[in-house]
Amino acid sequence: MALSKIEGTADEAQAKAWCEAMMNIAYQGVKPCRRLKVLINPFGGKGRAGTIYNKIVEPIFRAAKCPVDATYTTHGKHATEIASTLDLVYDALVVVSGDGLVHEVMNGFAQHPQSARAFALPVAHVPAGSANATSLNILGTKDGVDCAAATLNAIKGRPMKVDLFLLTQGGKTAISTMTQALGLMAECDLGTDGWRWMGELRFMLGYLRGLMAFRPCALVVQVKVAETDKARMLRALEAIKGGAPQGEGHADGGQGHADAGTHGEGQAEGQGQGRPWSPVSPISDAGSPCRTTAVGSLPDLAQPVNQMDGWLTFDKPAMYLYAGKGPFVSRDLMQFPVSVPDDGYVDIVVQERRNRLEMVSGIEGAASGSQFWLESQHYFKATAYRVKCLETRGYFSVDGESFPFADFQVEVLKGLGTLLSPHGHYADDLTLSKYKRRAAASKWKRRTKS
Ligand SMILES: Nc1ncnc2c1ncn2[C@@H]1O[C@H](COP(=O)(O)OP(=O)(O)OP(=O)(O)O)[C@@H](O)[C@H]1O
Repeated sequence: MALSKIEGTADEAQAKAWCEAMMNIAYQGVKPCRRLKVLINPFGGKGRAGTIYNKIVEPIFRAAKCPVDATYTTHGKHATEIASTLDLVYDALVVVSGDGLVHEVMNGFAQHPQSARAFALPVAHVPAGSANATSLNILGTKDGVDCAAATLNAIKGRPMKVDLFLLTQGGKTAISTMTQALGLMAECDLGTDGWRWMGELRFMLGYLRGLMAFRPCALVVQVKVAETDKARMLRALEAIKGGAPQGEGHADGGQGHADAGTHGEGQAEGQGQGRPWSPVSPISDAGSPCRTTAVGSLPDLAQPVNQMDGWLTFDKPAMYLYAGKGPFVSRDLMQFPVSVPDDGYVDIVVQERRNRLEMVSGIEGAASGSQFWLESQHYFKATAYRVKCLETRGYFSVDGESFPFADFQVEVLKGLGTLLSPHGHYADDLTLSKYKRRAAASKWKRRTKS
């Protein structure tokens, strides 16, 4: 980071006023010198999080005079343990890791005795894992892999509300922060864990390996659907981005939210204590990844949903199901190009099983979201969905973490999470590649007409 020295003559009052003006320009209403809790996962990605922290992140925090309390995670789920008992005195929690630690932190918040206050604590992600989708979505594909840019976001970003997902499986619940995947896409993540040393390349190699095998993903998906028309989804996204950016019309109003002091100050009235959902007794199965104490509003999984009640059933042969939020799941794949941080919907993609050629040709343009327009790629916006697995073995990935391969359901917890963001919306989406989008949209219309 370059430091500049400016020389001149001024009296003390003028110098003080000048310094204040400079700080206002630099921080634009954000509170300087945030007090930060930092979690570093030395195991994530290529195992470089410690080096990244020491060489890039910590010196920037020091220069910005941020008081930092840093902890290196020593085992899986350590971040959940820390977040579940965190003293809520910090202005933000920073994770130097992959997406797995963001997932663990949010699950820790769900178990916190003051979980609503914990969820209002803004989280910032410094990319030191494999996919780093959280950072890509917040900062874009260029800055999203730049640890210095991500560190500056921790110092100066504004709180942005994001939807989280409540996953119910086998009577247990967990928070998902990003994605749920079954079939090919789960296999190219969880099935390549031993290739961590490759970084994000492992996902592409896993995808190609999966295409060779071309295993079907036998499932029935039921969706509480809000939108199925792709062109309308895109128009809705454009309307949101064309209007007031979320950051401006947001709870923080661009000022006064967590930045005004500790994170608790900006939260909704009456949510300062306790949980934002009805509490149940803690589930004590320590071996299960589903251990939060939340319950949702959906009927029990065993209970059939009413077909007349806005639920849609998809049971065609599929290659994969990918559901979640945030345009990018890795730099190579913009899987949810029309997703919005806090619209209250989960974006669901079911890739119908066609032929290998179609799947291979879809790779080109996957990074700019053009797969969205594939006729074989069914895209739903929904408030909830449930999946019945028709096989007994397979991969089920939740935010890149391995979960039991069994029936599950997901519902949206609107705006429950808080991330720091410089933009107030996802940095990149389909609206940014307009030319490609128009070409693909007209192709899609021609296809669906014929
Ligand atoms: N000290 C540790 N030793 C072993 N595992 C750890 C340790 N600290 C955290 N973990 C585990 O590391 C796993 C991977 O973490 P992380 O998400 O940060 O990296 P990644 O999977 O490479 O990146 P991404 O999720 O972006 O693909 C998590 O399941 C977490 O529980």
